Amino acid sequence: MLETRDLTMSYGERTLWTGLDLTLKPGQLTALTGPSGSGKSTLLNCMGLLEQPTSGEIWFDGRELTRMRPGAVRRFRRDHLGYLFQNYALVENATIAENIDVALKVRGRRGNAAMSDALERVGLAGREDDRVSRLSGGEQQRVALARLIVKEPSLVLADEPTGALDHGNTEIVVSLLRNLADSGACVVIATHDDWVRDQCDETVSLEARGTASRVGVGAAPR
Ligand SMILES: Nc1ncnc2c1ncn2[C@@H]1O[C@H](COP(=O)(O)OP(=O)(O)OP(=O)(O)O)[C@@H](O)[C@H]1O
Repeated sequence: MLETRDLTMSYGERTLWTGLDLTLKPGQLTALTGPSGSGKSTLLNCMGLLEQPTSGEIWFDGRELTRMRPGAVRRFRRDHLGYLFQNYALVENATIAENIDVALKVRGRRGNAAMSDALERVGLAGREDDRVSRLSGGEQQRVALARLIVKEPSLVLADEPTGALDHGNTEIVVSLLRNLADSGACVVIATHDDWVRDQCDETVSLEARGTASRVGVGAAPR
């Protein structure tokens, strides 16, 4: 479970959000919405320990992330965190296998079985030796998801993961994120896409005035 307690973020005079008290449960997809510039990416970056909030606390599974020392931060990110970006964040001149191997090594896992299983789950079975630079956007995002599947993160932070995709690929990505949640991960998706939002169990909406509202449990057809 991820909790934020009285979380505030300001850059100089400008407050992005203030007094955020959120509880995000494992097994759930949470949509993070709000106008451009409302601080969705910044909130994900705080949850992922890439940025420090101005004040307040972030807790994950009984540990206060905001108080961790640098070594513990590195271990938390290595062992528990999965990030998914709009631009896929893959090594483009490497193969699919080489990209996924990074996550396998991090988990201390070896073997082709985990990799081929993950590739099968994302619909890229047998494509290990394909170069990432030759793949379509949807295929690249599925490689990024295969990398998450082998990493088995307990916290998945997705920043506009479908922003560059057509609807078919958007559906595939959301369904794979749903699978990660079903395996027990806490999944947060920053999105401008109403369809993606409606697939989530809950929506947290950041307002331009620096507050957040929970828009309740979404329709979430499964
Ligand atoms: N390091 C920084 N220093 C100063 N201002 C920053 C910094 N990082 C982000 N900002 C500002 O904070 C605001 C929120 O940015 P953020 O990217 O989190 O918004 P967002 O809701 O994700 O936007 P979008 O929907 O357009 O991606 C923006 O106005 C941005 O310019």
